[in-house]
Amino acid sequence: MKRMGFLGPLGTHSEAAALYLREKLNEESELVPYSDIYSVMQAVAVGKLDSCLVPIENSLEGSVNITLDTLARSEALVVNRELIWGVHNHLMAKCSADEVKKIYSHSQPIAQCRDWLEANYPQAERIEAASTAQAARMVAESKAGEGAAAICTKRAGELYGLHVIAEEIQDNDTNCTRFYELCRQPSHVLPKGEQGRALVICDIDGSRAGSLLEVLQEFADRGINMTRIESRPRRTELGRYIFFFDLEVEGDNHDRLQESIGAVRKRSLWLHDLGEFPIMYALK
Ligand SMILES: O=C(O)C(=O)C[C@]1(C(=O)O)C=C[C@@H](O)C=C1
Repeated sequence: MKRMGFLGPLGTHSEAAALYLREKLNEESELVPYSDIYSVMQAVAVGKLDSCLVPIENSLEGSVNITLDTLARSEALVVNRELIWGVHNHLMAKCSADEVKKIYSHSQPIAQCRDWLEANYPQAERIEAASTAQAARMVAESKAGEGAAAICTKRAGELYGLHVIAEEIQDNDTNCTRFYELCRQPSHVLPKGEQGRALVICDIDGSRAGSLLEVLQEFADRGINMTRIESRPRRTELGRYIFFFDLEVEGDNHDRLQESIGAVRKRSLWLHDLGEFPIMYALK
């Protein structure tokens, strides 16, 4: 049976998204929890897992840096699918609403609920955990009188014996996170004409005026729509960056897209082509 990893423990947003994907694709895979995103991606890269589902970007808080940085350094990984997942955060605890003094969660949901927290619990200490389900576990294990609560999924609260203090506390109804299903070999080819996305990561010589413009021009000249550009430190010295380009796959642009990637490769010190992949939406 195929094995797909995700950021655990049970009850995370990542697990919910992985359960959805497994059901939607009607696949018989085993879902395997990992304690951090780096390890789950490495496990795929070295062949311990067939795939993993990891968050890449949230609509309110932006990039998940560990995913970007690990992708840039793992030549073995490609994107098999993208899943855009509606993220619903709830405040859950063992104590009552007026006893809450400490709020545990993953850094992303703490940021996704920033306005709500400021309006409702401005004095509460915010404590970061490795995931929302890990936060729920920590709250379950906290002592009575500590006033601990977690921002997490309903399932995490139920699994670890917490009750709901407030529902749907994200700062925006359209809160959603893009996940990548990563693997070593894509399980399918995006059929011609189907809409999707492509991802390339490259290192360009930024010391020369206009070098980024020249790269962007390769996409523009061939009518390739770039839907996102992101830079991350190259991790060698201050002021050196690598670039991530999300590119639209649509209609008949496959050949033009491949041509533009080839042209950008020539202008780059290195370029990783992470493939063309379909996008699935689950925005309930
Ligand atoms: O902590 C979790 O529940 C996760 O699955 C991680 C994570 C993230 O890293 O962004 C995934 C999706 C949501 O944006 C919130 C948290």
